[in-house]
Amino acid sequence: MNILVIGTGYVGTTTALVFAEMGWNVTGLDTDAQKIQQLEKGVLYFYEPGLEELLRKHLGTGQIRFTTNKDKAIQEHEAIFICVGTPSRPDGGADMRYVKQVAEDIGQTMNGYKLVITKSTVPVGTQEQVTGWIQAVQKGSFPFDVASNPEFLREGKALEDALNPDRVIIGTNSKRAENLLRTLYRSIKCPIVVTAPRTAELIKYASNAFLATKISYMNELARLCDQLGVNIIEVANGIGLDPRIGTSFLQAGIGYGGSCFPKDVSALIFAAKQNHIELSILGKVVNVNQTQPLYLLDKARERLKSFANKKVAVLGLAFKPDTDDMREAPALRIIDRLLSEQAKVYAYDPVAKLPADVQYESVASCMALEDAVQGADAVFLCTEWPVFQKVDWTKMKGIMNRPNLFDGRNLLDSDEMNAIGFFYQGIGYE
Ligand SMILES: NC(=O)C1=CN([C@@H]2O[C@H](COP(=O)(O)OP(=O)(O)OC[C@H]3O[C@@H](n4cnc5c(N)ncnc54)[C@H](O)[C@@H]3O)[C@@H](O)[C@H]2O)C=CC1
Ligand SMILES: O=C(O)[C@H]1O[C@H](OP(=O)(O)OP(=O)(O)OC[C@H]2O[C@@H](n3ccc(=O)[nH]c3=O)[C@H](O)[C@@H]2O)[C@H](O)[C@@H](O)[C@@H]1O
Repeated sequence: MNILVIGTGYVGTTTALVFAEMGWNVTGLDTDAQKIQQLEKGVLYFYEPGLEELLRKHLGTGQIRFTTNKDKAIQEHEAIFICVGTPSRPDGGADMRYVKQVAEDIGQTMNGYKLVITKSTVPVGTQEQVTGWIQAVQKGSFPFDVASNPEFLREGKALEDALNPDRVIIGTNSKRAENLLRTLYRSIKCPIVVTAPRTAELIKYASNAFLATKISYMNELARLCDQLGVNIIEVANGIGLDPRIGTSFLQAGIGYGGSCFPKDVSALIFAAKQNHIELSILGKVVNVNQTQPLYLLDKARERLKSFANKKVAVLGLAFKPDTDDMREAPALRIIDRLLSEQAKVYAYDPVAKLPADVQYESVASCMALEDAVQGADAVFLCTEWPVFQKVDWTKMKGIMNRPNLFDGRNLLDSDEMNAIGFFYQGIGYE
């Protein structure tokens, strides 16, 4: 069975490469000719550890190829994964225009049986919608199935997650589709859950919203820890040892960002509202997350009195380490507020770049961490890049104007930083 992956972004490129690694012949299709040209040359246009090596390997083996020719691609492949974006609409719902476009492309062009698999994160009911969109434009009566197969990979660990998933969720009522998907995933060792399409679609949103809830819970608790003089990291360790709670996603900080948690939580709240249900807990999760970067700024303002004309170094821009993805990065909320309060902002990230927006024109983007820190009145650490732990902080203190360190990811050791002579403030941790 030949596999076509439509949309060669983070998920599409990873999906294509993982299936190539499993021995399938895969084609990646995108409307963005520039992306396709780069991928064809073996160049990954985004930062994701390990992916470029695999891309080059499978361009070499001939198991992967890329194209912008959608008609030919759709006709030549039986299994078609939809991996296009589903961004937020202004009302909070998921923007389904790209998925609809792909469904119509498939419907208009198909020339035989197609298994259409939605990997994009899509609202409950999308499997039925995609079926309808295909049927509405079909030129012949070719059979097809639409299945839901949500993706759970994390950026920065995309390959590891996609090659070793915790589970594969298959949402279908068709035995033919189930059998084909079981065949496609035959070399993956993990539980395969076959369920109704609507259930599969909700499992994806429920997972992301649950993880976001864990984070906001810890972030709110961290604010109490600051008042009580209790260390949130130790609290997280203590509760995480209970397997019912688990150790992961208990890290307090300046909040979650990225292309998924904010949009998926908001899409789930929107879908609930459409169904006259209020997901009130998730409303609070969003509220805590939106105020969390400001919480660290408030702490810093207490210390500095005012940000006006202060030199502030922002270390770490990406929404998390090991990615250059700046979508909904909490560092941007911090920078926006610092700029509005007339601070002089110097930014450094090992790989990520500030968006080329007019609002960031006054920010100095530094090539070296020292350049950002030199003469600073405060450092804000916004992404927990491991390399920041290896920095010679004694040296950094020496080159700063005032040794104020606001650690938005609780990355550094507070005792060590205090011993060096920093004023150190984390989140629920000092
Ligand atoms: N980024 C992530 O870590 C994860 C994302 N997801 C979900 O996967 C989906 C895709 O996410 P990303 O890969 O981050 O998006 P992305 O924005 O990086 O990539 C989407 C790609 O689709 C292409 N595209 C749009 N319309 C097209 C069309 N009609 N035909 C062909 N290509 C088209 C775009 O040019 C782009 O390259 C979203 O629904 C997202 O929520 C799920 C799990 C993880
Ligand atoms: O649907 C998606 O796109 C993906 O969304 C997340 O993956 P991702 O956004 O790549 O990154 P995470 O590692 O989940 O981190 C998200 C945000 O939460 C923050 N976070 C994470 C963990 C934690 O304990 N505390 C915390 O603040 C991170 O800094 C980051 O800003 C999910 O973890 C994936 O399972 C899912 O497939």
